[in-house]
Amino acid sequence: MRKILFVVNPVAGSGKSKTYINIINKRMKKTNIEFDIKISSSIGNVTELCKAAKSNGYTSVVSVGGDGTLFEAINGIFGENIKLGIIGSGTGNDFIRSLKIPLEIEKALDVVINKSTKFVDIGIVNDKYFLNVVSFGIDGEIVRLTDKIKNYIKGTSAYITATLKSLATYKPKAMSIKIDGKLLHREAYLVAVGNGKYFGGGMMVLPEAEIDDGLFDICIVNKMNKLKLIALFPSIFTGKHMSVSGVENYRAKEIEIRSIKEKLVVNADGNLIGPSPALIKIAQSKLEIFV
Ligand SMILES: Nc1ncnc2c1ncn2[C@@H]1O[C@H](COP(=O)(O)OP(=O)(O)OP(=O)(O)O)[C@@H](O)[C@H]1O
Repeated sequence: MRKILFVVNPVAGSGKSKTYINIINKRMKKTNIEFDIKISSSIGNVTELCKAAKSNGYTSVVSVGGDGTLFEAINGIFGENIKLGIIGSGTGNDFIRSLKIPLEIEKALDVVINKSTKFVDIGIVNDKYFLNVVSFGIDGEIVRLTDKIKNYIKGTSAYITATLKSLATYKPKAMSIKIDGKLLHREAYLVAVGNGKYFGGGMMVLPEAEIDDGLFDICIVNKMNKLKLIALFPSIFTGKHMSVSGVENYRAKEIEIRSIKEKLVVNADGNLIGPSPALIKIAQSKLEIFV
């Protein structure tokens, strides 16, 4: 017997998730599936609601929000034999781009109702699970600046302003990067390690990444002159950056990243989860997702 818990993050997508509550209610009442809708009350509450799902008899949890909501949801359900549904109502919705889950609410609900699933890899970074991309460097600075700028400029403009400012001022950082035991020393603007292809609201940072191949793809953007870096930036949206000199790519199961001089913020699925170092591994089991 199916029993689904919809967990809605009311602030995701600047409040878009809230407008989905009635639609979910109406559509689900037309099925014979038992369901509940819960609204998260604060940062961290999505994880708490999801952690209680198994003991409350739910067989599936549906994350209604963006990548941050998903990140919290998997940290509540992974390992509990609960299936995950995704209704993307965030700002970036980067993870679902790799899975081709529809963004339209009606179609996304059909995906959950129709029951077809796929097993995907889960990454572990330090003590957290992640689904999509862990990164270090300039993107963490962009997230930090965007949050600051959001207080006086709204939406995409805040993100673009933060990106331009970071591109102009950010200095590459000395790091040691261990990739399946092989040690590299680099001065880099960015290291991205992931399962999914997209981050930062549609940038195809890892164009060859496969969500279920048991491996991470890795992209390192090394020190280069600022003009070249600024020229490189738009090519990340199409994945063409991978063929530019100074950009390296690898595929591996275990990665350890240490910054040499200063602590770097670890960005896991768009959430700044604490300072480096970071040990990143693939989890032993996979997560079942409605697709
Ligand atoms: N009730 C709440 N109040 C404030 N923050 C919340 C609440 N519930 C969840 N959150 C936090 O909201 C943050 C933003 O959510 P989310 O990332 O899903 O939306 P988004 O930023 O619009 O989308 P995306 O990450 O896809 O761009 C998450 O990090 C989550 O921890």
